[in-house]
Amino acid sequence: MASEPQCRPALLRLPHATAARPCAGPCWAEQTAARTGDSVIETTSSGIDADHPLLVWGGGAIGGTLAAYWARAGLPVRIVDIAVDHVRACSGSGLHVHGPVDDFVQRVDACTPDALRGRYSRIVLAVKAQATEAAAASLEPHLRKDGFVLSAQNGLNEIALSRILGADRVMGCFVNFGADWHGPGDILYGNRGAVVVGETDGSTRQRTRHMHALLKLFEPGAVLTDNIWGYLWGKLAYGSMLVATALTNESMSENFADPRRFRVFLELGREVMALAEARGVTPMGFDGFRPEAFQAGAPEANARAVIAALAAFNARTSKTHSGVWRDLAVRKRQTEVAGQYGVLLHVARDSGLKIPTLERLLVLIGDIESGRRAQGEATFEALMEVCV
Ligand SMILES: NC(=O)C1=CN([C@@H]2O[C@H](COP(=O)(O)OP(=O)(O)OC[C@H]3O[C@@H](n4cnc5c(N)ncnc54)[C@H](OP(=O)(O)O)[C@@H]3O)[C@@H](O)[C@H]2O)C=CC1
Ligand SMILES: CC(C)(CO)C(=O)C(=O)O
Repeated sequence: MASEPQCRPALLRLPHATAARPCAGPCWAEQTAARTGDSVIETTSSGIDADHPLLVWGGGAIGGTLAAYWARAGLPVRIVDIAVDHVRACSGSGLHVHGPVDDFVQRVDACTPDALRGRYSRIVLAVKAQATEAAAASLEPHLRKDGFVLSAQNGLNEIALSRILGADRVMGCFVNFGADWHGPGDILYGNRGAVVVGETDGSTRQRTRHMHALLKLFEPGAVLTDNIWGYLWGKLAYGSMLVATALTNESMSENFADPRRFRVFLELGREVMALAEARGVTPMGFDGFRPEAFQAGAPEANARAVIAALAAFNARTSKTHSGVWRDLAVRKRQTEVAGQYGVLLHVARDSGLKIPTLERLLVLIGDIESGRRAQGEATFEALMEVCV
């Protein structure tokens, strides 16, 4: 399957130790297999030290939810996070994962990066895109030579990770479940969503099947793919629309259901799809999003049907707003938009494609971040202006 070529020069220009836990009874790999129906995963010859903790680097909305499920399943897992009060809560009173999908409190071993000792074979990275490079630099001394980092993030972070860690130590992953960090030890798991894992070179190895089995403990429908770049680009297209919804204070679903806003979503989808095509990537669909509806020549009616499906999908979540909206409106901090989408400006320049809607969107988000504009109807209208 076609894969996003890694480390293309143009893209590269862009920018306390735990004692190994003895297996009590059947080792967890066997327990995993029993739960998921997969055959037992050989761990010894694959370089995976399965009794050594699985690290989750960045234990917020996404990492915290995954870590809580894995810890509840009995896996040795440790969160590494810079938020000291969150680390204290996770390893103390526990991590409360709640919402329409589940409600439980799970104690998860946790520490800050400076307190971590030892080297690990499996690290799940779930920091925001702009923290990827700093996190990669601080986790590298803790990653075994034959270990790997799985990026459970939005964006094409696998490119930067491959440059820093070496392509062979990076595994791709795409997540579309919805979660919000509400406070130390407090995570809303708003809705189930697609979870996909795959090697960046399209191969399937023992370690890929291993991580797929682990992800199925969290999301039974988790998919193993030979086209992880296709999913990541699909999410970039859908994600650009989610970023646009963050210009207003309406929910994601209300935004998608508003017919006046359709053209913005249409143009964003088309621009990102054109970039994906220029990169030779075949984008993949998920959770109501169908990338082909935004490809050149596709009838507008198909895109309207997709936007309606996205309105319906997002009407069912208790995470009503995107993570970008939350960073702007609630957490009052920089978003990951530049970190996630900056790379697309370079792809557009390289391929001579025009992406006016996406460019204006990035400017408007920057304006909100710097206080020059407020979230609201008027800011969305400033985006609509380029879509006439
Ligand atoms: N939330 C969601 O529903 C979805 C999110 N995603 C993607 O998942 C990724 C993670 O997002 P999300 O979980 O929402 O983010 P959160 O902010 O909730 O969690 C990230 C955590 O990582 C911590 N962190 C930041 N820098 C470092 C570092 N260098 N080392 C260790 N920990 C660090 C953060 O601390 P602090 O807050 O103090 O910076 C925070 O606790 C993003 O790429 C996002 O786009 C994808 C699909 C859905
Ligand atoms: C909304 C969501 C969960 C995708 O469904 C997301 O990726 C985000 O918050 O940016």
